[in-house]
Amino acid sequence: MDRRKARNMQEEIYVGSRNQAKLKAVELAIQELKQKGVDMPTFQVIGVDVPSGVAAQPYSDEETISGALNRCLELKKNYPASLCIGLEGGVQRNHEGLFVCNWGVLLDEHGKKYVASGARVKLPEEVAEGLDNGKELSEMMELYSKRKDIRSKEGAIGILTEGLLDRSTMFAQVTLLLFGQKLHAQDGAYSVAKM
Ligand SMILES: O=P(O)(O)OP(=O)(O)OP(=O)(O)OC[C@H]1O[C@@H](n2cnc3c(O)ncnc32)[C@H](O)[C@@H]1O
Ligand SMILES: [Mg+2]
Repeated sequence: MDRRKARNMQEEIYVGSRNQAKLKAVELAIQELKQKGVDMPTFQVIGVDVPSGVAAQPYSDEETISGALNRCLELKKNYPASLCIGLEGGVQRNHEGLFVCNWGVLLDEHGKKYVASGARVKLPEEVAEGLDNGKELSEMMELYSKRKDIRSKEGAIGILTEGLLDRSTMFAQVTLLLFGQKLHAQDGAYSVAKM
């Protein structure tokens, strides 16, 4: 691709979800890339419902990564020449307790794979107990916060940080990590004007 012409092009970027927090995240990341002077096409973000192929509530980093990757692979079946992003939320236990974890996978136009994770925060004991008893994080967080549909809004991370870092901002950071690695790989697709 002629680098000088990248910004004049229009391309689709497919996201394997119709969750508004995830779609907003990709939009936010694209805005930030533009602000940082990355010469790239004007992207239209398109959300498509695809199966994650893992449990509704992934319970480890591995399972959460697989969910993000499976979403991408499903998208690639229909849009092989486009950028495809899968974002997946889950939980992972460590010696401090049960933490919310989030992973993203980008399969680019050449099929090259990039993987990144998001910020983590410890879940309150009562929420962790519910998950251990088979409940979903979104369900437990709604009970905990007495708010509705937080998975499409601020997310668990937003509730637990009083909105200082919400689900869209966290997934936008994940998306920046994905694009940043693509830039670092210097595959010639985009260039950074100033840094
Ligand atoms: O429509 P999709 O894309 O599936 O969006 P989702 O909100 O269900 O999100 P995930 O499938 O990626 O997350 C897997 C599960 O983890 C939970 N989850 C993960 N992160 C969350 C968050 O920040 N807030 C609330 N629930 C979260 C939620 O219960 C999901 O069923
Ligand atoms: Mg889901």
